[in-house]
Amino acid sequence: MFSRLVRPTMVSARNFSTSKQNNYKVAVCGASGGIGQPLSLLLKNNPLVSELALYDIVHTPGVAADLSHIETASKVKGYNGPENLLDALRNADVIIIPAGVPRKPGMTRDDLFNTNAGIVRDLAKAAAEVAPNALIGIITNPVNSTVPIACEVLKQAGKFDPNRVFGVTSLDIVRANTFIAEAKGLNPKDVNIPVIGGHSGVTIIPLISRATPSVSFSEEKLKALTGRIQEAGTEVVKAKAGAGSATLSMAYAGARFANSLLRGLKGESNVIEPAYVVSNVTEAEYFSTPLLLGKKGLEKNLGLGNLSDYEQQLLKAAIPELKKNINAGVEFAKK
Ligand SMILES: NC(=O)c1ccc[n+]([C@@H]2O[C@H](COP(=O)([O-])OP(=O)(O)OC[C@H]3O[C@@H](n4cnc5c(N)ncnc54)[C@H](O)[C@@H]3O)[C@@H](O)[C@H]2O)c1
Ligand SMILES: O=C(O)C[C@H](O)C(=O)O
Repeated sequence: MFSRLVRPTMVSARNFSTSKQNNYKVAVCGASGGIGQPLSLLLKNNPLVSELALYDIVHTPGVAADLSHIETASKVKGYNGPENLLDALRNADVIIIPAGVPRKPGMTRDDLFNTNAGIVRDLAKAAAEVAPNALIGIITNPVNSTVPIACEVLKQAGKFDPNRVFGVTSLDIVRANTFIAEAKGLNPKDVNIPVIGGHSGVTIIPLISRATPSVSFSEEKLKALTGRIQEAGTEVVKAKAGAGSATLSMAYAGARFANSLLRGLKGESNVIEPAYVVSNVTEAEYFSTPLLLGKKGLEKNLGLGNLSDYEQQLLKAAIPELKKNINAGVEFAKK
């Protein structure tokens, strides 16, 4: 039976702990962007982070100067432009990547491939060179393809460890928890909905049958909620009307994910977080399921667990799309 997701404990605003175990360097690539800035703010407030390296091709001196005035112990440094990329990533324990363009209304995540594939490839190359032991969390879309790209690049460099590369799907869980809590009048903090698969449309598979606490819906409502979770990114893209996609909720979800990686590194037990990783639980070479995290990253894949008939159908629909997305990433990395 697979366990509930463990929520990261909220970090207190002032925590000056500097014990050895809390000394982690976290690098954010794309740190000046819509996600990068609030994500970096949340990381500046995380007592497990001792060094925060902010990399982008623009504006990092300003973002770093601003964040550096916050009264937490971590040191913040901005690294601007490709000539400073290696220094930004050198010996990082965790690298979080939200670099790249977001969607505008009418676009799919795959429409971002041409621009974002090369960005992730170059960042992964740099990570292979100067931070081969880092845990890498990829936010850049299309996640279903950018994670395979990063993995292929690391393989080419002889630095690949499948337990260290993660596609960040936490926002899908955050949304599912919120929407189901709303529908049942619950406090979202008490709700856990596993979401598996990938991170786009039909590849997002909410497992409402395994909700904690257990909930039930009519077939019609279940389909509507599932559809809303699958298309929640598009809901935000439409509402922002050309000004980008989810940034603040993604920063929250990215900070939650980074915190789980750090808690695992620190040796905390029972840290469980879903992510899109190299996987053999389905026919797709990459798949998101709840993972047990530890000192070396992914310690144990907790697998699919039991699916309802409806969720089996969702899985069936997801696999061909996932395979296509994965193949696109692998082929790109070969060029
Ligand atoms: N995984 C998810 O759940 C999820 C959620 C929301 C958004 N996203 C994705 O995250 C990405 C970023 O979204 P955003 O809203 O922050 O976009 P944004 O345009 O606001 O910010 C992107 C940042 O990346 C920087 N950048 C561009 N090329 C770079 C490079 N080569 N190296 C380093 N930095 C570079 C830009 O300068 C910019 O500051 C998009 O691809 C978006 O689709 C993913
Ligand atoms: O929808 C997008 O393009 C951004 C992100 O993947 C999201 O789910 O919000």
